[in-house]
Amino acid sequence: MSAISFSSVCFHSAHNWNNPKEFGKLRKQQDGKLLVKCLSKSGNPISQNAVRVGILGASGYTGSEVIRLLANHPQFGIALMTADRKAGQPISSVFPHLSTQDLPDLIAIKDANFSDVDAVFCCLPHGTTQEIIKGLPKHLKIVDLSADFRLKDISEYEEWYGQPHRAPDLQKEAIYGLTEVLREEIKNARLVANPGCYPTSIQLPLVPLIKANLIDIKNITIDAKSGVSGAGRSAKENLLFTEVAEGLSSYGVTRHRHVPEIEQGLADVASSKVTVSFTPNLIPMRRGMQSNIYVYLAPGVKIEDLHQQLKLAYEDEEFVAVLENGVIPRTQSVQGTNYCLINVFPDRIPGRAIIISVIDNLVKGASGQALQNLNLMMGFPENLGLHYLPLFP
Ligand SMILES: NC(=O)C1=CN([C@@H]2O[C@H](COP(=O)(O)OP(=O)(O)OC[C@H]3O[C@@H](n4cnc5c(N)ncnc54)[C@H](OP(=O)(O)O)[C@@H]3O)[C@@H](O)[C@H]2O)C=CC1
Ligand SMILES: CC(=O)N[C@@H](CCC(=O)OP(=O)(O)O)C(=O)O
Repeated sequence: MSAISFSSVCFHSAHNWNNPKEFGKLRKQQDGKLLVKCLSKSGNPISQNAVRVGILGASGYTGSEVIRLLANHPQFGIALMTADRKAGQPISSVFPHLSTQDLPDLIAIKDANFSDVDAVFCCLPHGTTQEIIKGLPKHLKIVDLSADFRLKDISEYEEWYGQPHRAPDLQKEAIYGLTEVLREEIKNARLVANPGCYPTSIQLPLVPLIKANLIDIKNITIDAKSGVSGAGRSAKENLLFTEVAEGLSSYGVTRHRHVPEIEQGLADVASSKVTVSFTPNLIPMRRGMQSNIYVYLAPGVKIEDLHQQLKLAYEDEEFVAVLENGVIPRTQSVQGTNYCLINVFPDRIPGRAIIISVIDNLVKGASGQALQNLNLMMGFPENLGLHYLPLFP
């Protein structure tokens, strides 16, 4: 786990320069990718010094996104990957775009040996995750991407998720993983409940404004749009191309399960109850999310105060940017990246403002923020492995 110079170690290790496979490895070493491989004793692609990471649910969208991000991570190596129906398959048959990577085959969780694993990303459906995490060895650091440990009040979990909480003791230990807001708590956590994608895009702009008492906390309306990958990879009729293409559909109207998560996070900073009206919409794109948030200004507050407060709150943050006055955040600008772009606009109606926030649901809304959190939990700089710019245009 120490920060050794990979290139110097690598070029001191023995290589057969005439073997095309070895040469291939060396060529790839130029970008750092396979340097870990030449450090290994056994042919396992993980350096002795790497943090050994497991990905539970590696055959899903967020799991495969963790794999993509870890390809550029200098300290984490992938030790095991699990799947359910796809257990037993190589990752290349599930995700051909990953066939260039040297990765372990997918196995069932029951067959996984965690004794030499340091940390796991848990990329499993909510509902099943509590039981699975309950059964994991206690030495593991865990970042759970599901919703299973996000709500502190387990009766609220039961109300919104329709089933009793199955690991109430673990719930007490879980830290909510909105990195920019709870960084210090996350550093010392063993179990982090990574936020949902909508709650991330909504809380990042609202937390600083509520903290500074700049908006009315009883009058917040959110209209949000998500790309289809937000719903996961398993087949569902409403997610067929013919159902999703060339249209927009609202869902979960008045009762989406992210409402209590958003209200919980905002109430924590307001120190009183906050209510939001939230409507999510599915739009025909693969990834990306935009939240348009309509707020009333507190008495005496001007629109410039909101912009200034957001700028101030995020001036030292790498992954949250407040755009210049008048510039509209676009989902294209964050695709494939861990960034959240925010801006605030005066409404035509006096006393009101419109906030626009964009993220990539699979990165800042899931696997990117999860990696940011695991970096912190393992004592590394939180931006390791997260230096991706968007593809543009
Ligand atoms: N997609 C997104 O944008 C976001 C997702 N999340 C949350 O992250 C989690 C993962 O989401 P996502 O990757 O989209 O989901 P997917 O449906 O794409 O992937 C789910 C993964 O879990 C495995 N799995 C399913 N059921 C079981 C089970 N009973 N036991 C063990 N493994 C199982 C699947 O294996 P197999 O393929 O073999 O069936 C697959 O690897 C979810 O809780 C989701 O709500 C959070 C934020 C954003
Ligand atoms: C488009 C779509 O269906 N999106 C998902 C949210 C994805 C996310 O953040 O979810 P979790 O809370 O499950 O982790 C939904 O609305 O349920």
